[in-house]
Amino acid sequence: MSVAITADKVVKRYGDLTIIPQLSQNIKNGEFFTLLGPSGCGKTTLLRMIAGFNSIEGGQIRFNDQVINDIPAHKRNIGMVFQSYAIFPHLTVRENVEYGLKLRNMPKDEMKAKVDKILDVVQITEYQDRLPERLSGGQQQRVALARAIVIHPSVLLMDEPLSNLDAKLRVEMRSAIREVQKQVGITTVYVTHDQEEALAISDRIAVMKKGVIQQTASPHTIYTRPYNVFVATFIGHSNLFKGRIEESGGSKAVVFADGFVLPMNTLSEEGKIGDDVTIAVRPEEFSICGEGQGVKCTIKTKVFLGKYITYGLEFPEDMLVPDQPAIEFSQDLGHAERVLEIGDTVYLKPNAAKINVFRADGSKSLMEGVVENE
Ligand SMILES: Nc1ncnc2c1ncn2[C@@H]1O[C@H](COP(=O)(O)OP(=O)(O)OP(=O)(O)O)[C@@H](O)[C@H]1O
Repeated sequence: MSVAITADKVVKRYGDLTIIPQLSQNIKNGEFFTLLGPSGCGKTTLLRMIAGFNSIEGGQIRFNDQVINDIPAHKRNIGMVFQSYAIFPHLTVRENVEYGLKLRNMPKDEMKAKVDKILDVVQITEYQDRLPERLSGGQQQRVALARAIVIHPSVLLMDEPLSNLDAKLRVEMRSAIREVQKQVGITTVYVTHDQEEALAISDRIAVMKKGVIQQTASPHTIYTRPYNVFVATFIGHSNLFKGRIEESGGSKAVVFADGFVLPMNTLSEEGKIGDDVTIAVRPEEFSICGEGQGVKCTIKTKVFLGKYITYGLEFPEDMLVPDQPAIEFSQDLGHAERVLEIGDTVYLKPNAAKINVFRADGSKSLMEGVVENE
């Protein structure tokens, strides 16, 4: 039976090195939960602690109400899928999937029924008598998935399972994984550094940096209401501007450095008039406007991406938060009235309803209702 997972003030150290200082997170029963973050941030380490392959130096991990810190990996009833398929090359697809059930001495009839069902769920029935060497990468990963879930684990743990596949197959397989997970209804913890994959597949995402969870929320919230500037820039692109909260017409507004004002009625109590802030604008949230209605900038680069064109912009330097990649504006070709050229001067206006405002140091959102862990 599937379980809820609780990490309660969990600590991971290797000798003097602290990898996870103190991490608390709940994962709901049946949820598809993704750990996302840059290389080395501790995603795999946390997953391996849940699996029982890594020791825990402080705090507790619980499955429902049971503390599992000292329960060995093989007694945690976990299914795992890794980047390498880890299937037996000398066994057929069917024998690979049967393997875990044979170890449990399951009666033949029951085993046949279970394997038939799982092969069907992951759509590899027609390959059941083949050896793995005659399967594509995606098919091999389906075998690994079938083998992991046929034992009815309490938790399914997946560590970058798609990173060996080519781009098109990755997209196909992530839908397949999501479908299977929904059908089986098993609590799943998924590790990836691919933000698009995380957005596409998850119920909730935890964005990690240096062993610390920066925000836990639905993919939509993570993208539209990031908790801090790290999340805003790690998930998709965000352009960062210096700004200040001011009063305009009796309510709060944010002002770009050159005096351009955006009315804002969605700032939290914490944002006070006069405060310096950081403003984040997604490339797709600018629109072209008339002179004096937006910020004047020059098109420096242009990249055609099919549905979108992405331009690199030159803005007045004093408006920008330092040390950020190029300022971008992307135009949806389905809606663009006019395509711009390198050297053009345009006036751009951010969509006030879609921008995000942070403390000046970027550490916390000043938007109403944005929480660290939802
Ligand atoms: N056995 C170990 N001894 C010492 N340090 C380790 C050990 N295993 C991992 N680390 C360190 O712990 C940190 C987190 O590693 P981890 O593999 O969890 O990162 P990750 O977020 O999964 O990264 P990636 O996406 O590159 O796999 C890294 O700095 C790594 O060097």
